Amino acid sequence: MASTAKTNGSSYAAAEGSNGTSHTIQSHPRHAYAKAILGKELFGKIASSRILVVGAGGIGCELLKNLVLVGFGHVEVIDLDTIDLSNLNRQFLFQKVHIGKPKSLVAAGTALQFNPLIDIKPHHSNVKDTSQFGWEYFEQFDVVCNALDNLDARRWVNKMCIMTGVPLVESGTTGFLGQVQPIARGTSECYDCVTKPTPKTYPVCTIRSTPSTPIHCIVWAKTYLFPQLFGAEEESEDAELDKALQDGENADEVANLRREAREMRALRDSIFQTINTAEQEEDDLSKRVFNKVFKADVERLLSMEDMWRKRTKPVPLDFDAASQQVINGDAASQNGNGAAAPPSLRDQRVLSLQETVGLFDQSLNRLAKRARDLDSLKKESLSFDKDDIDAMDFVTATANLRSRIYHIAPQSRFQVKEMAGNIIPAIASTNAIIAGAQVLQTLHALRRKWSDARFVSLNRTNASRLISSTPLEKPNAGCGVCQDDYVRAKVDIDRTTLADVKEAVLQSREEGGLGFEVEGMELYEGARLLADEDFDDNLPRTLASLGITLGMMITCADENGIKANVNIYMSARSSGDAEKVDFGDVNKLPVLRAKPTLKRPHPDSDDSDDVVEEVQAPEGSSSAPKRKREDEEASAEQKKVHANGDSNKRAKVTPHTGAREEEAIELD
Ligand SMILES: Nc1ncnc2c1ncn2[C@@H]1O[C@H](COP(=O)(O)OP(=O)(O)OP(=O)(O)O)[C@@H](O)[C@H]1O
Ligand SMILES: [Zn+2]
Repeated sequence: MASTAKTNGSSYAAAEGSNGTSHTIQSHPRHAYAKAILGKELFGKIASSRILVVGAGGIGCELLKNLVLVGFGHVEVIDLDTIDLSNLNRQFLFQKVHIGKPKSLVAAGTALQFNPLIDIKPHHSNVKDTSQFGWEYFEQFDVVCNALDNLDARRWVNKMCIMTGVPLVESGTTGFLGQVQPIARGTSECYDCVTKPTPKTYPVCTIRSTPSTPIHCIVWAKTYLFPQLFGAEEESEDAELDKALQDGENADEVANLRREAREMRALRDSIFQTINTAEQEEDDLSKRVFNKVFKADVERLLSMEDMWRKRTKPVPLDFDAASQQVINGDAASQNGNGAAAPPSLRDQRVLSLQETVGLFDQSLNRLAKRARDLDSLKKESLSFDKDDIDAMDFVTATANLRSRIYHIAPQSRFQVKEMAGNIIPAIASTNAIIAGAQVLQTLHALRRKWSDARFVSLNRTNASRLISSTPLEKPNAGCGVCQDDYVRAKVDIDRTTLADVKEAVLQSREEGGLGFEVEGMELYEGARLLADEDFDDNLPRTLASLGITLGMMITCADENGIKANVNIYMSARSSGDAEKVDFGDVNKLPVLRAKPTLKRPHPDSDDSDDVVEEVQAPEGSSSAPKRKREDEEASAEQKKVHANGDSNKRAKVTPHTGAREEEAIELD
């Protein structure tokens, strides 16, 4: 390997062929076949192209390997994660010695060994970090390839690509299924044009009071008990219980759950108290938590007799009894079929009750210590992660204890991990096929040959046709991402005021403005209203004082729904610049569009609080639906961002960051 740059962001590059002679990608004999197959012109494009790969996991490793072997000259790869043992069965750029190291750096280093002629630059970071990966960063690429595993990051990259006009080749696999979707702004559907399936949810009372399957107990352990004991303080469940009441769930049960939650908060507080080791030994935290959660709470539920008329009653457990006694001959370790299992398959056998209590005791104390340490260092609190051994031990133990109480078959740690992590086994060959198809689509994207580009799907469960491909669909006129317009403005967030922005937006193109000529203009940051015709309190304030930083966007919406939304991306302006808001060469700004007549929720919106309304627009127009200003009169005050800096930003809705936590069974 000719270069061994090791720091984040530095290039791994080599200009020397493996035989020591100087070669370029174009001239090196190793690329003779690729050149012959692809043709001189396309191969030349490939060699000089700049490709961004987001994600260096299952698909990402395959993709990087393919890209460097084909001869893509400049590749950057972003991944926020480090290598885990469980990645090694399919992420072939990694070996055991790499465990714990950043995926991006190792992937880049290994890929370079396959082709030392290319230039490959790794970033061990989150792609959502706009200070590194903003508009200017994205626009330097010819094509972006996604190899991600979550909706949130996929939607983020989609938006960055739509904003900057850089083609995106999206990909995903789940078990034997996979797909590749080329995305070209204005020509094809974007990732957000089609609403993605929402994750499976369970009624609160099933999870909290009347579980009947292992998954109910696992969801309870992972999403309720774990965050209640170790999570961030604000993770309050009041809102969830309010919603359960609204959804018509049993009022007595909900009141009971509220009482339990108060007690749980007291327990949680005691975990976070700083205590010395001697006190810790005295304090029987495990027993206190156990007897509240598995005894007192269950006894209280039992007292609600109506609940158990048609259900088998749960049987409370007692810490001392469960940890010391062999209940019903339960001490024997068993695998799922009841036969003794070899000790090496620890994860695959169902633990006895005694063992489960032991696992509960150890994992609880380990997590309590970690939670306390994080708290004292003012660091982020614990959150469930299937690859965190303590968290998985805790969820396995508590889910199985609950299962025993409710006469549900306990599960092995392996099975719990599968369910808790929403894991559909990742299959190396599926990733390989999809990464191959992704490179082919990248070639079309590179040439901007959208008529040749295809949406590719792989379905290995259907034997008649494994791979099918269809021409790209047209953009959805109701999409709230690709039907908006995007412009970049250079501002000084500490000096530029909201009034400056408003003025520049309204100003004509001849005067250097955006020319967003509308009668009633609304300015938003995400779903937060910053100003409209009746509300101008924020106009004199600087962008910084309104909480707007570089990399964020201000959305200009037309109150009358004639024009499509325009999102203004905040970019840094040098201090010497005269303009307060500089749109650059206004002749290069997009022609602002009109709105569509469609009724469709903004994909970023939370159904409960971000509403859309039907808007009439001139024929042939297309744009995103307008965000409705709730009840204009009644909530006008609430919507305003007050001078003291408080904002009423509606919870969970941050359309321009795409930052909405979702839990779903997602594509790999
Ligand atoms: N916001 C993000 N920024 C950068 N990289 C991301 C982001 N979100 C996800 N990734 C990366 O995308 C990759 C997806 O790969 P993959 O689906 O194989 O997941 P994995 O974490 O390696 O495997 P598994 O989830 O099965 O353990 C991961 O390496 C992950 O770190
Ligand atoms: Zn779209």
